[in-house]
Amino acid sequence: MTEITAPKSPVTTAEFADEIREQLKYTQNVTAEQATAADVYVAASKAVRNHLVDSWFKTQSDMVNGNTKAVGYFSAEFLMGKQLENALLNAGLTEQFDEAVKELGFQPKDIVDAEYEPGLGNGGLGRLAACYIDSLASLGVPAFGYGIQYKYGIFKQTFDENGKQVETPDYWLNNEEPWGHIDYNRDQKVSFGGEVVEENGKKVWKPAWSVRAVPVDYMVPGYESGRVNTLRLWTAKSYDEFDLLTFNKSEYLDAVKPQVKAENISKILYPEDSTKVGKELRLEQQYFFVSASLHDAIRVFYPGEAKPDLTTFPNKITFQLNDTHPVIGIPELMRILIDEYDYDWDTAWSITQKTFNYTCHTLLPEALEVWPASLIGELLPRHLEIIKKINEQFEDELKGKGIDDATIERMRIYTGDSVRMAYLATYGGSYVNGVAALHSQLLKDVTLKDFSDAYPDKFTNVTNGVTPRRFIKLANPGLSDLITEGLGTDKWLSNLELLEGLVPLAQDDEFVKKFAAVKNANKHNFVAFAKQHYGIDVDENTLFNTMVKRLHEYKRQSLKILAVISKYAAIKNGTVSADDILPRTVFFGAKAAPGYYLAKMTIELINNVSRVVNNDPDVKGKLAVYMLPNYNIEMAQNLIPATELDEQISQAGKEASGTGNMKFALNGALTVGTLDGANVEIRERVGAENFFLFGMTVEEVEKQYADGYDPAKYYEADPRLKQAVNLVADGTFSNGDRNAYAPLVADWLTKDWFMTLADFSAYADIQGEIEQLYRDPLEWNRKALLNVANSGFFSSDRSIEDYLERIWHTGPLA
Ligand SMILES: [N-]=[N+]=N[C@]1([C@H](N)O)O[C@H](CO)[C@@H](O)[C@H](O)[C@H]1O
Repeated sequence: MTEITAPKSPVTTAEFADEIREQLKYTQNVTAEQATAADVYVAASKAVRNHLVDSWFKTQSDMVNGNTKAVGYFSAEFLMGKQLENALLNAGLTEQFDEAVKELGFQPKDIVDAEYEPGLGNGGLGRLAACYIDSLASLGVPAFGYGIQYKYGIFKQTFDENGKQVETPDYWLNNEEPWGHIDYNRDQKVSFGGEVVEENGKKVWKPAWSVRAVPVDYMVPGYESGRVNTLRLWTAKSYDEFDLLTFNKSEYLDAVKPQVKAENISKILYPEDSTKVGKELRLEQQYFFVSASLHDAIRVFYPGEAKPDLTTFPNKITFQLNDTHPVIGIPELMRILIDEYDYDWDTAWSITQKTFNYTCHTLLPEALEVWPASLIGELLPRHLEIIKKINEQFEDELKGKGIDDATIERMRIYTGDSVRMAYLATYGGSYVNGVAALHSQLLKDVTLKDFSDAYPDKFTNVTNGVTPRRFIKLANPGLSDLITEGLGTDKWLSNLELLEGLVPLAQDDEFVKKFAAVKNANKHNFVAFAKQHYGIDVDENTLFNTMVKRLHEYKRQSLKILAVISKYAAIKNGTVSADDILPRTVFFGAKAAPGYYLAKMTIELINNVSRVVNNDPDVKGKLAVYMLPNYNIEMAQNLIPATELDEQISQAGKEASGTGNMKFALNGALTVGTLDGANVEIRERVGAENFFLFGMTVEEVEKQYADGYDPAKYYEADPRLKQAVNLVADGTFSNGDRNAYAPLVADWLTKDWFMTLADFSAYADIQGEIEQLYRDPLEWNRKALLNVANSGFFSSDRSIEDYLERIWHTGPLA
């Protein structure tokens, strides 16, 4: 007898259908007969929300009135994905919804598809924040997600006729957005600029201008916990948005200048991933949401108190800084405590250090934010003063520890002309963690070595995770049902390590065949999805091989496309016999930051290789390549369950963790990858025999750098590589234009900083091993099932439990 513990609301289908009709009537003002799918989507969303309000209120009051320390997750990005299906699952209303909308004359899929996916993030960091607030609510831990409601999220990506990326604004708020509740009565004032003056011996900041931070609240329902947390995203508004006097002088544009200046702050998400943005508006965004959120937290936890005892603040809530983007929060809390609540420096510092913790998400020096002191001084003059004083205190502390001047010089937070935010976060908080075991070790051994030597107890690791609710249950219902059948319970959805119970079933050929059938059904579904969304005809009788992630040189999409070109050439000139060709379809999905020249050229190359290969009758049915436009959460939820082979081929020591790798393993794809980021832990847990490993280790990479890396040597050494690079250079993929990719080829042969050429031979060699196994579907699927069975560790619930134990020292509400 299979145990089903999934939440199921007592509401009947008929009652839920009536609730939708009521919403259609009173909020959409249409009859059920007139209603469109978009109307029913909004009505159903509001009906679900209404079922969550009581738990939301209860969670808030238990949080404020109880003794359970809450968690505040500060993040400039929350890549939430579509909300309706997730809310239905956690509210236990999925079946009622499916039946109710059919009763209203619609297909559930059409209503779900009517939702516009919010894209308030760039990639892994933003999606991790979304998975983490889902797990916090599902574990019953009181928490706030704090961020920005950008009017425009990550750009929409299309390709022009030459395969170049074209970016267009993301108008996600153009239609009614039923999930966010805008709360004008709980706004906060955020100020900028001006000067600092002495008044009665006290420092007083006289800002030059202010904006109104208005919260837009999103419910974050937990799975099975009965708890509903809050995601509070701030939108910027102007206090005096319209200058009537100027308007009356027919200076219409000037009349709205104040409004534009203010609203600009939450206008758009900066589209850079793993690269710092040095723009003033970016710093304004960071200070805007952090200042509003800290004042909001004091309002929430000390309701109505004019002079609250803020020495208890760190017991009320602990804040996680999601990368360096919210680190200005450290001098901001100091300013609030000293200037607004008259605490002395030492008390303020003690409170601040206990309140914050910092997660570093990168190893790339260019991604660590360093703000010009002049910019902070101009925009936030009081904060620069406080940062200088924090740095003085810090240097004194280091001297007290007997640390030498040269080291202190290297560790300076304030260097005279710049402020190093990662150093401020490390000194200003209680804990620092990396996002995978290898990453956290490299932080201690390299990136933050001086700090780890001085403050070893601050450094810890919390390996990333993903929520199984969205990335297995919603994305892969076929696999979910099979897992529940195999385990005899659906409890794995809130305790993912129960997947280990599938290990014995990997030796049961019948069960493995059922697993294979699920994968084939998902491939069939994706063929239909691809036809509907991209107009392409994918051959489902091929190996589905996927590489989806942001376009960045360290992730090495270049290695993948060179291997594809090599394969194409081998088929074309008969180097590989027809029988030896294993039909493969390669799917790419990747957005490049608009200003990232070589990344955009790589996208153009991939699109043109796709054009040539897919229109070449000599390779039809043997090799196909697609760059699917506008990679987003929806595409991930459809492509990951259909994928058989996932690419995690970054240069060792560059990908902090990766989280796509976890989603693919949990959905029964095998991984070809390097010993980088969380790949290391995935391989350890699924078994080396169930993972295709290739390439240099971190140590071998470091040796290459030390010895002086010459990419041309590898170009000359491997004829497969030489041929592939030459085909890129000779115009084969650019209608004969030999200059089209010249900058890319030149970079490969003269610089190749992330050593694509050095790892090419190993990568090309392992393809044979992959194809040999794929010719034995039972063995392939047995290994794929063992990936699922042994990947329960990569649940974001486990990550949150690690944060609770190692960093936050709190837990679920009673
Ligand atoms: N920024 N940032 N960092 C990243 C990703 N690009 O968003 O954070 C992700 C979440 O921690 C990591 O998985 C990934 O390796 C890392 O590069």
